[in-house]
Amino acid sequence: MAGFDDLASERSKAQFDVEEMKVIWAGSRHTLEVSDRISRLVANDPVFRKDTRTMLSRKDLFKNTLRKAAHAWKRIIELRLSEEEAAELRFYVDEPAFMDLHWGMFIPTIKGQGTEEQQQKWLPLAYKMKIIGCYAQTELGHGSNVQGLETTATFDPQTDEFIIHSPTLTSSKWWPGGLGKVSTHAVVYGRLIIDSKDYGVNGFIVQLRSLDDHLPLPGITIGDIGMKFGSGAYNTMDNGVLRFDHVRIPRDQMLMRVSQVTREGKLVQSNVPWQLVYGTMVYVRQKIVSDASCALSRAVCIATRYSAVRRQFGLQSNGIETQVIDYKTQQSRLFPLLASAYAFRFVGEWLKWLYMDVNQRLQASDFSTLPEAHACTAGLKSLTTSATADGIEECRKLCGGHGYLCSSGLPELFAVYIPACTYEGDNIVLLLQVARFLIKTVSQLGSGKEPVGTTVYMGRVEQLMQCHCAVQKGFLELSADLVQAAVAHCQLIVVSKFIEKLQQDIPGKGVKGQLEALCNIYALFILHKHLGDFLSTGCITPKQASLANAQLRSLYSQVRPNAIALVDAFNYTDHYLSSVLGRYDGNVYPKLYEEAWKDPLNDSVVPDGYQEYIQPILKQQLRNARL
Ligand SMILES: CCCCCCCC/C=C\CCCCCCCC(=O)SCCNC(=O)CCNC(=O)[C@H](O)C(C)(C)COP(=O)(O)OP(=O)(O)OC[C@H]1O[C@@H](n2cnc3c(N)ncnc32)[C@H](O)[C@@H]1OP(=O)(O)O
Ligand SMILES: Cc1cc2nc3c(=O)[nH]c(=O)nc-3n(C[C@H](O)[C@H](O)[C@H](O)COP(=O)(O)OP(=O)(O)OC[C@H]3O[C@@H](n4cnc5c(N)ncnc54)[C@H](O)[C@@H]3O)c2cc1C
Repeated sequence: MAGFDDLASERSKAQFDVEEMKVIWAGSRHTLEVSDRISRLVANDPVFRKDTRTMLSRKDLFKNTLRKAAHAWKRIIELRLSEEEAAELRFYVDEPAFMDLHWGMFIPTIKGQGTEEQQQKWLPLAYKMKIIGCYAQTELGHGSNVQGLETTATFDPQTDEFIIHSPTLTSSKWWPGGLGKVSTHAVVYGRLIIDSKDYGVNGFIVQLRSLDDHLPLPGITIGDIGMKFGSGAYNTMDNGVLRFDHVRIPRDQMLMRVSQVTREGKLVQSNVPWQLVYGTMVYVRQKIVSDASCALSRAVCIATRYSAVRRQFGLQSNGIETQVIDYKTQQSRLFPLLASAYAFRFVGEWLKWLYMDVNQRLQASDFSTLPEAHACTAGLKSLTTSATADGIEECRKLCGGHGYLCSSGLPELFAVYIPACTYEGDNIVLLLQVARFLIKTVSQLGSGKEPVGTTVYMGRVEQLMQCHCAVQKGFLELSADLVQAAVAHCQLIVVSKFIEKLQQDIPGKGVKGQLEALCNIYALFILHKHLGDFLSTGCITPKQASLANAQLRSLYSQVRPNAIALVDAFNYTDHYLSSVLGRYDGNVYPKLYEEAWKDPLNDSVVPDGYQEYIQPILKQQLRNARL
């Protein structure tokens, strides 16, 4: 049978120690052990099946998500899973749900923006899931422009409360995940108004639904915002709409780590920068970068395995056709994506470190690295999600027609992934933030301030000073070019972090060699993609450009025999991949054939509607009627 033999023989060709590569990919032996154990636990539990997801109606789909979430929580309690294991379990359940926002945004917001007292009050409730929370920032009228939010939180000194209100239609909260049908509480972002004075946007903990019967509390209107792109996919999430009609909350439910409102209605600023109100976004952007490598590697794993099973044209002497992975065009599309998956993995690891570092500094009242952390998380979130969304679509094309079937796993992966280019900050808006940070850094060069961290190279580039003068004349006018500069800066970070990774001690036969090849592919592919810019700015000569392309071709040949092993190193279960094309055993055709018959359309041989709509055509009744 084609698939079985093909993948087995591919695996025997690998020139490196796959088990050691699994450790590198996972980050450590410990994380590999945890993710391996938990992914199998999920795969073997029938409640977590997801093969019918794309065929369910919205209501059934959503109820099934609730069932899975409840089961996941039950297993977490029964097995006494650690926080790390519980997060892995939710990850491998692989279904966007209210839990993501509760654990991923609501809790981190209280941790990051609540005072000690507020944390002591709310976190135990949230950790035990006695309350379920979401992150309600975006409104119908404003998402990117956070300072433009219209929801108001007006202090009432008589009662020591805030009055939360939605003054206009456009001030309706719109999009928050988990809000539509599940959350009992939300962190709501609104304008703090004291004595008619507007003090800008702050976060407030607001109870939305009764803990007894789940009905919205008085003054609160709440619902789901409707179907989203694709079948299955992100429709498991209850993105919601929320309106307030003068809803009162106690004063101590304003998150007060950044600024406090006293009983007398005085605003007191603490010593932390006001931007910490945006802190959750920095945290989640960092998470999204790590997640990008998961989504991209998943698509690449499917496309690579299938490319070794699929054969077209070119009869060889033994009468077998050529594996499509042997075509140079296929390699030149697939291998840069494989390299990108590894590159994003390592830059994600670094970003996690950077985030931890900035947090430790914040505890010690050192706020100096916050702008860089903001620029890095914003820029890398933008770069990696855009490349991953495009990469998943490319993987679908790399799988030909079968890639378009839901059973390939790729359509749903694409549909579920693409909003990452928008949520947690539109990718262009975020790149403009990076551009602003770069311009600011350049403007300080003249004053003798040494650039540090990811901008250290700027001190070595003389032309930047002139570039600064040009930009001073019109940031907005030049913004399309500045976005390109921001991308280039972020690409430099990705490449540098890959190179730094290679400087670490990397055990295992041949592992380092493979990573070097992938790193070179990533860097040269980026150079190839932006060849025009590199040539027009005189950074490289035409001769160097053609050498780079030749080198790239030779690297593809180097990776070719290792391609299957390099995707095996992701250690994904068939359950997680949920793709007939990406099966570990390569048994593609019989399973595709089998899968087709499971479609509800095949429940009956003659379809519903035959008598009403097909038979009249065939019997020419319709035509006669019209003539
Ligand atoms: C939850 C999951 C967790 C697990 C994850 C697992 C993996 C993921 C998988 C699946 C989960 C998916 C779940 C989906 C979740 C989606 C959730 C949401 O979408 S929540 C909404 C997000 N909303 C935005 O992101 C708005 C974007 N807009 C903004 O961030 C800002 O408003 C921005 C940056 C555009 C502001 O622009 P300005 O120009 O108006 O600036 P000004 O607000 O006045 O700020 C000025 C100063 O503050 C700095 N600044 C801005 N943002 C900062 C920040 N975040 N940190 C530090 N400084 C910041 C700036 O650099 C600037 O500094 P200087 O004055 O130049 O020194
Ligand atoms: C699936 C999903 C889940 C979400 N979950 C949540 C959630 O849990 N909580 C929450 O609060 N929000 C959530 N959001 C909202 C999300 O964060 C916003 O949609 C996002 O921040 C983008 O804002 P916007 O929709 O206002 O886009 P807009 O800003 O209206 O973008 C429209 C276009 O305008 C461009 N643009 C905007 N401003 C500028 C500018 N200054 N310069 C140049 N171009 C500009 C953009 O590039 C884009 O092309 C979610 C969104 C999605 C899709």
